[in-house]
Amino acid sequence: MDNLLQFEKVSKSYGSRKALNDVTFSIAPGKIVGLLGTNGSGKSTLMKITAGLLPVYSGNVKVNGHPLELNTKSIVSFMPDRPMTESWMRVRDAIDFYSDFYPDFDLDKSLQMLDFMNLKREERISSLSKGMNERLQLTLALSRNAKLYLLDEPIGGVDPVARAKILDAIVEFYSEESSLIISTHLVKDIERIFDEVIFIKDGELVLQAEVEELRLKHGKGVDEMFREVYAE
Ligand SMILES: Nc1ncnc2c1ncn2[C@@H]1O[C@H](COP(=O)(O)OP(=O)(O)OP(=O)(O)O)[C@@H](O)[C@H]1O
Repeated sequence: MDNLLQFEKVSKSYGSRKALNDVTFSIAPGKIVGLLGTNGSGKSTLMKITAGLLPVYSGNVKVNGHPLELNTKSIVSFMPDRPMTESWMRVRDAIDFYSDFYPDFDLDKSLQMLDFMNLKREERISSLSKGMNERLQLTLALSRNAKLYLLDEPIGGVDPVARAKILDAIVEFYSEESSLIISTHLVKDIERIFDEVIFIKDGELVLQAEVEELRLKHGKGVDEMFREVYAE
């Protein structure tokens, strides 16, 4: 089966600062992948390239077997690390906006998710806490019937109890033929849902492995491996 995402020798610089350097990896369908790295390691850059938001880079990126330029945006659903909604909106406006904008938006699923997340349709987005806002962004991203979901730091702003709830929502609401890439440095809280992990450090890919393989081959959990790779 074709890979859902393929990076081949991808590099990206912002001026003289290199954010990604010769990154090569691929992701098969049906995987939840942790994209792990410390601050500034290049996680968001990798996601933005995949989402088609950073058109200038070198190397090749294919989504579902097609070059990124061929309108692959329609099969990629991106939850950025900063909200894409406007502050004047109420929750229901954000849902309507996504529903109008994306033909693959599943309204029923979004209403179920709002319920699960304890979000009220009438609530103003400007009055949501950071954690509630993350719940809304996640609801919007996962309610699309996409093939590849990119969640950039989905649990950064929430307390540990809410984190567990959000992870449960991710597992419950994502469809198993698609793949999901989740960037985070909160490895311990989230590693239980990963099938695979990709470690990126200073813009370079240092490890891609199945979580099971880490345990069997190296006798290590993801968090332990993360601490070793990123020890300063
Ligand atoms: N718009 C930009 N202009 C200039 N430099 C940038 C820009 N965006 C990112 N960078 C730089 O590129 C590098 C990678 O940044 P990126 O945001 O991809 O990392 P990250 O792993 O997502 O970090 P974090 O976990 O802090 O969000 C960093 O050195 C960052 O300062």
